[in-house]
Amino acid sequence: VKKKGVKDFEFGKTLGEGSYSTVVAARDRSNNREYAAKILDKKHIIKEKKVKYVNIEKNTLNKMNHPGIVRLYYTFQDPDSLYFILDQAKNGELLTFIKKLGSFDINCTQFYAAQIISAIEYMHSQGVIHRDLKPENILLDDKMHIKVTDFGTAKILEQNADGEKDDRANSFVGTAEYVSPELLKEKAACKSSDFWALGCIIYQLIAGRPPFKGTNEYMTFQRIVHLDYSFPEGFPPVARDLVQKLLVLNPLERLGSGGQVGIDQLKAHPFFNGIDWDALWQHPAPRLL
Ligand SMILES: NC(=O)Nc1ccc2c(c1)=C(Cc1cc(-c3cccc(C(=O)NCCN4CCCCC4)c3)c[nH]1)C(=O)N=2
Repeated sequence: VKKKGVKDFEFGKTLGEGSYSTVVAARDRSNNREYAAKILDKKHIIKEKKVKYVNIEKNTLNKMNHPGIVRLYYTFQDPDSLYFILDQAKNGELLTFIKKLGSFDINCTQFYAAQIISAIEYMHSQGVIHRDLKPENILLDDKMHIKVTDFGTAKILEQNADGEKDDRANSFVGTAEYVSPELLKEKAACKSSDFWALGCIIYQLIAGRPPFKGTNEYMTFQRIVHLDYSFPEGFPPVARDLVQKLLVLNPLERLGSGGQVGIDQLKAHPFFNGIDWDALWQHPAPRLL
C-alpha cells in the first residue's frame, strides 16, 4: 500500500491550536474522506525537547481501537513538520458545550460520564494511563458521541521483570484543575489518577465549573491536596455520592481503582442506574438542553 503524504490531502480550516501542534481539517483527495491533521513543527519539537511526547502519542494511539478514542490513520512528514491524520470530531470540545450551556442535566451527565468510563476502561486494559483527561481533550463527533484525544502525556505501563505491569508512572504532567493529589505529592500517576480526573469532570458537568480552582496554579494545588471543595446548592445527591467516592485522596481507596473489579464497582454505582453499558456506543446521544 502506497504510504500517504502531504500531497494526498487538502488542508482546510484550523480546528485547534496546542502549545506544540496545530490541528486543521484535512480531506483525502482520493476519496474525499474528512480527517483532522495534527501538525507539529519539527524545529519547535526539538527545541522544546518534546520528541519523547510525540513518540508516546504515536505509540499509544497506534495501540488504541475503541469508538470513544480518536483514531490515528496515517503519519508522515515533510521537511518542516510531522503530520498525524486523526478522526475529525465535527462538534469540537466538550468544554465548548459546558461553557455554552452552563451545565448538563443529570441524564446528559450520566451518558457522557458512562462514555468516558468506557474509554478509560479500554485505555487501562491496553496498559495506557491518559494522565490529562479534561473537557478540552474530550471531543464530540457528528453523533455527539465522545472521542478522547491528546495522548502526548499518556503513559504506557511497561511489562516489568515478573511480567507484572508496573503501575506507577513518573514525571509531572496534567492540567492544574484535574491533576490528582498523588501526582502532586509523589510525582507519580497511576490508573486511579484518571478516575480522579473523571470525578472533576462529572462535578464540572453538573456544577458548570471544576471543583478545584484557585486564583493561581499553586492555590489550585493546595485545594486539591487538602480536598478543599464543596458542592453547590441543588447538586443531586446520587451524583454527589459518586463524586465523593471519586475525589478520594488515597488512589487505592478511590472508586474505580483496583483493576476490572474496581471499574465494575464504578459502573454499578446507582448514578449509572439505567445505563446499558453494552449498547452505550449504539445508543443515540441525549439532546443537550
Ligand atoms: N490535542 C489533540 O490531539 N487535538 C485534537 C486531535 C484530533 C482532533 C481534534 C483535536 C479535533 C478538534 C476539533 C475542533 C472542532 C471545532 C472547532 C471550532 C468550532 C467547531 C464547531 O463549532 N463545530 C460545530 C458545532 N458547534 C459546537 C459548539 C456549539 C455550537 C455548534 C468545531 C472540531 N474538531 C478534531 O476534530 N480531531
